[in-house]
Amino acid sequence: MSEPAKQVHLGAAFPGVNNHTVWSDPRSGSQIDFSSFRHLARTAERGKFDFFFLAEGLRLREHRGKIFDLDVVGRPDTLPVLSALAAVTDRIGLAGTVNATFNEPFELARQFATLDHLSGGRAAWNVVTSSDAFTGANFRRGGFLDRADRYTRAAEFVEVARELWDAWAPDAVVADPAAGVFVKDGAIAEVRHRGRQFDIAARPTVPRGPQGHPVLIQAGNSGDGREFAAATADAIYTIHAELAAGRSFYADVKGRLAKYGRAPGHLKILPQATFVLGDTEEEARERARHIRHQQVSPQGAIAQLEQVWGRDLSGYDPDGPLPDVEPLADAAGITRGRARHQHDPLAVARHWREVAEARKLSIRGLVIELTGRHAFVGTPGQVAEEINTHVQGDACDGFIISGHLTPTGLDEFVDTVIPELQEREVFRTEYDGTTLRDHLGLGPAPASVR
Ligand SMILES: Cc1cc2nc3c(=O)[nH]c(=O)nc-3n(C[C@H](O)[C@H](O)[C@H](O)COP(=O)(O)O)c2cc1C
Repeated sequence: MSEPAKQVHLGAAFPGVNNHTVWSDPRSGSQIDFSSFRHLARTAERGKFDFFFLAEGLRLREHRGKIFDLDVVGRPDTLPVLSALAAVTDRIGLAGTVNATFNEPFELARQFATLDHLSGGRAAWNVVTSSDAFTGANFRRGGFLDRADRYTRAAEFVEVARELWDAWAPDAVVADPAAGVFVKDGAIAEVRHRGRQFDIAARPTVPRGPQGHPVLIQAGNSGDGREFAAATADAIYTIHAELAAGRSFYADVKGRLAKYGRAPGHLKILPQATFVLGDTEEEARERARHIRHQQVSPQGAIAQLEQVWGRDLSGYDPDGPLPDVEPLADAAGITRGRARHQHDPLAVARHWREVAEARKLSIRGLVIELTGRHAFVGTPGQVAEEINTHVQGDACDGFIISGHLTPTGLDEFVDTVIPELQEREVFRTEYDGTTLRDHLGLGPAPASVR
C-alpha cells in the first residue's frame, strides 16, 4: 500500500508593512481597524487554516533621513490584536511575532500564557531576533545585542519561558470549598534562573495554559537560526519557497533534528508565499503583472535601487537604464530599519547589472523582476497542484501565505484553492482538534517537569 499523502499546513499572514501590500488599490481597506483583522482571521478560519499570523516591526523604516512612506506605515501591537481575535474566532491558531532581543521572559511568557487561555489553546509565538541598534534605541537597555548573540539570547529566553510555563502544575487549581483550598500546596514553583542574559527568581501568576507551551515558530535563515529552530521550535517561517531551494532547506533543517531527540514531524517547515489567481493561466499572469506594477511604483523602484547603491539616485529615470555610477561600498545608513539588500551591496549591484543587461530591463522593470516574493500564479487548480507538489516533494510542510489586499486578499483563495486541496485529500475539511498543537499535528507540549 502506498503511504498516505502528507497533509498541507497553512498559515494566513496579515499583509505586511512592505511593498507587497498594495494599499493604493481602490479595494484596499484599513490596515489598522479591528474589522480588517477580524475579516482576515475569520476568512482564514472559514478556510480551515492552521493559524492566522501577524509580523512585527518595532521601528518605522527611514530612507534618506525621512520616514519611508511609499509602503504601509504603522501597525497596532500584536498581542492585543490577537487577544481581540480570540473572542471572534473559535478554532484557528493565533500566531504573533515578538522579538526575543528587546523583551523579557517573565512578561512575554505571561502574555502568551494569557493568550493561550483566552483562545482555548490557540496561541503561537514567532520568535524573531532582530538586533540592530536602530531598533534597539527604542528600549531602555539603550543599546542592542551583538549580532552573534541574538540566538544565544533567544535560546536562553525560550528556556526561561518554558520554565515559567511549567511552573504551575497542571492540576494546581483545586478550588475546593469544603477544604477551603484554592491552590494545591506546593503546586506553583518558583523559577530561579541564572544565566548570561537573565537572572531571575519568579513565581508566574498565570496558571498553565491549555497547550502547556504555546506553539513556537522561528523566523530566521542563518545556520544559527536553523540550529535554534531544530533544537527548540515547532515550526520555521522561511523564505525558501522555490522547489529546489525548499528541498535543500528542508533536508538541512530536518537533518538537524535527530541530535535533539526529535522526529521530522516535530518541526514544520513553512515558507512565505503569495498567490495570484485567474480563470485561465494567462489571466492569472496578466493579473500578476498588474499587481507587480502596483507594488513597485516609479518612486518605489528608485528607492529600492538607492538601498543597494547607498546613494541618492533621485535624478535617474525609473524607466531608463541602471545608473552609470557604482554603488558606495558602505551602503548601510541610507535606509534604516528593516531593509533588504544590506549585506553585500556590491555583489547585489553586480547581479542586478547582469540581469538588466541580459534582459534589457529598465530600473523599474528590473526591480519588478527581482524583488518579488514567491508567488503561485495560475488557476485555482494549478495553484493547489503546485502547493501540493511542494509538500509531497518534501520542499516544505505547507506555507504561510498572504494576499496583496487588506483585508479581502485571502477571500478568493479560500473560496477556490482550498476546495481544490480538499478534493485532493491533502487539506482538512473540518478541524479535528481544538488547539493549534492539534492542527499542526504536534502532540502535547513536553510534559511539565514538575
Ligand atoms: C520569513 C521571515 C520573516 C521574518 N519576520 C520578521 C518580523 O516580522 N519581525 C522581525 O523583527 N524580524 C523578522 N524576521 C527577521 C528574523 O527574526 C531575523 O532577525 C533575521 O532573519 C536574521 O536572522 P538570521 O540571520 O538567522 O536569518 C523574519 C525573518 C524571516 C526569514
